[in-house]
Amino acid sequence: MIELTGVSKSFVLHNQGSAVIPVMAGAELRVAAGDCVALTGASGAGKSTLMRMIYGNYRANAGRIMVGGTDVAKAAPREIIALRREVLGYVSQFLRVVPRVATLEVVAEPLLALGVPEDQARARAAELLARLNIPERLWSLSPTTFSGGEQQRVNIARGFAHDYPALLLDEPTASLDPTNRAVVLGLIEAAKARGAAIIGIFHDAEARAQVCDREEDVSAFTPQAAA
Ligand SMILES: Nc1ncnc2c1ncn2[C@@H]1O[C@H](COP(=O)(O)OP(=O)(O)OP(=O)(O)O)[C@@H](O)[C@H]1O
Repeated sequence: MIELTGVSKSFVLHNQGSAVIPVMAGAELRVAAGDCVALTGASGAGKSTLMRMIYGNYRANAGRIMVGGTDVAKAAPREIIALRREVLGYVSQFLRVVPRVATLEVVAEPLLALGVPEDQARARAAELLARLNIPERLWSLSPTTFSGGEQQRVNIARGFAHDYPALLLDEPTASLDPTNRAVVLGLIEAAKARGAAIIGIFHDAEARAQVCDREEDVSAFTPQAAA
């Protein structure tokens, strides 16, 4: 489902004399449907960079990044937008939303974008918010003023609203209490059971051990190590 071959990335710091910083060379990764792979490696090893390249936020300098039938490394912006709508979900660490949009709408939005009827989309959003213990009195409010953990749960509800065939999870349990952490791990397990291919960054080692089938240490792809 997700397959990376020979992926390299350098950053060019235009505001610092165009210094070139190579951060990744020859990255290889394969994640089958139903598998969860954890990206590991020390801080600065390139976990987030790799995830951002798969999501199409950073452009790879070389290599192939196949997600379903799309090569993200070469795809046009329009193809990446379609991929994100239909195939590839992403739960980032922090919620970024348009101000003044109600929480229920924020969570239902990925389904509405796919053409799911409004009542069905809202019912699914309500089910996820309830499961993630977001009190119903908050559903009509914008999540911008919510606590860190509440925002993270809204973000997770939104990321799991549609049954994406592939999912990227950046620290999905970072600011959660044990009860909600268990709910999120349950959602991840259910996504795997229905055949989602998942890549995650989990600093929570126990969570990683519970839901991930294997670990991929991205330090193996730092340019020095590859040389
Ligand atoms: N936009 C950018 N411009 C320049 N350098 C960047 C950029 N994004 C990441 N880097 C560099 O790439 C390297 C890898 O960073 P990245 O955030 O991917 O590491 P990480 O493994 O996710 O670290 P952490 O566990 O601390 O989040 C770092 O040296 C970082 O400074």
